[in-house]
Amino acid sequence: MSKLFEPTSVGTIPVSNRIAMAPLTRNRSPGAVPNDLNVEYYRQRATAGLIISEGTAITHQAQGYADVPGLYKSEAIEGWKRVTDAVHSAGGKIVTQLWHVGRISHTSLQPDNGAPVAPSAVAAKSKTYILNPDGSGAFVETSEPRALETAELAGIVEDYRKAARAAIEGGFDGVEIHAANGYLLEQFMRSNSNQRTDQYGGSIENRIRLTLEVVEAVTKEIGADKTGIRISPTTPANDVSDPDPKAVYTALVEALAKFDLAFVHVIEGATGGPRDVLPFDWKALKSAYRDAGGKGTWIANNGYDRESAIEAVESGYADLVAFGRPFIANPDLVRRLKEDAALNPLDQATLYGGGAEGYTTYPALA
Ligand SMILES: C=C(C(=O)O)c1ccccc1
Repeated sequence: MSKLFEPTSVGTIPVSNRIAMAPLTRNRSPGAVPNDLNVEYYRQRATAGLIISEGTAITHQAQGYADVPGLYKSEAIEGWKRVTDAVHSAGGKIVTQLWHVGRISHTSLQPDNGAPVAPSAVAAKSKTYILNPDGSGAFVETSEPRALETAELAGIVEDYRKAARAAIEGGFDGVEIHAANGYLLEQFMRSNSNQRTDQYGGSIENRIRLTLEVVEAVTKEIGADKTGIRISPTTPANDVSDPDPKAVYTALVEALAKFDLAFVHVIEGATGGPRDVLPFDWKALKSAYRDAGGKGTWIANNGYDRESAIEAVESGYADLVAFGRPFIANPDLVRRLKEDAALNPLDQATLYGGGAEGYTTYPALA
């Protein structure tokens, strides 16, 4: 049996195999509170070595899409407790992804219908998912953001710390800091979205500063052994770009190395898209992390299939491989990969919003 199916540990989290379920936004938690349908969805997928939950808003300001869950209401923590209990009872392990969308939001989703916040008042050429008055969902242009004042940033870091504490109270085995896909932390790291002139803008050291302050606060609050991070060096998602991703992300992983993180989760290429969107040496990035003393589990993601996942793990490059969309359509993906069984086709129409259809209705193997 391939090493892909052997147990290991991610930080201090023991996992039964090297297959992670990538975070997947599904827009099925009205009021930002996890519900019974969410409990069933995650329970069905508990055979993943590690479930990384969908992005979970750390505050109301951090919310960028309709009906995504949060960690900022007590009823949400109660809802997550039912999710994590169900996953643990089924033998699984689950961490949650701490998410602040920054400018990828809409005034209708923001406190007091205000402008979304960002490193700079630079609008993203992107869309987000909101609810129409009749309750139907719609993808609309993201709203023009306002630049965060320097004095506000300590409060944002505190929001991540509080959310990490809430995640542990909600029964999660740990957290993944969302520093990928063109959301707040990546907006600070990329030079096309960050045009600040304070200590959080300009140099690479300044642009990765907020991410490192969040990592520091979260690891101090819940322990580095329960803390991971997701990064996406070459993704064009949500209109982020940078002329030198190698320099930015080498500096980032070398700085992350000193935190003894549980894991580093890397989206290789365009999120859910072509791996070769930009030339990038993924093995060199991991080597830079390890050479700087980084011991965290290396989770590789984006476009892997059974064969390439086995190769990535057996070659020693990846410690785990994360699958996204295959887990949507295949609650028993691990078994199907083990048995090299056919995968269910994905229904694009039910990815975002709605109810059980295309969420908990995908069949497992008999
Ligand atoms: C949290 C997301 C990400 O990380 O890309 C997301 C959000 C909306 C739709 C798909 C994905």
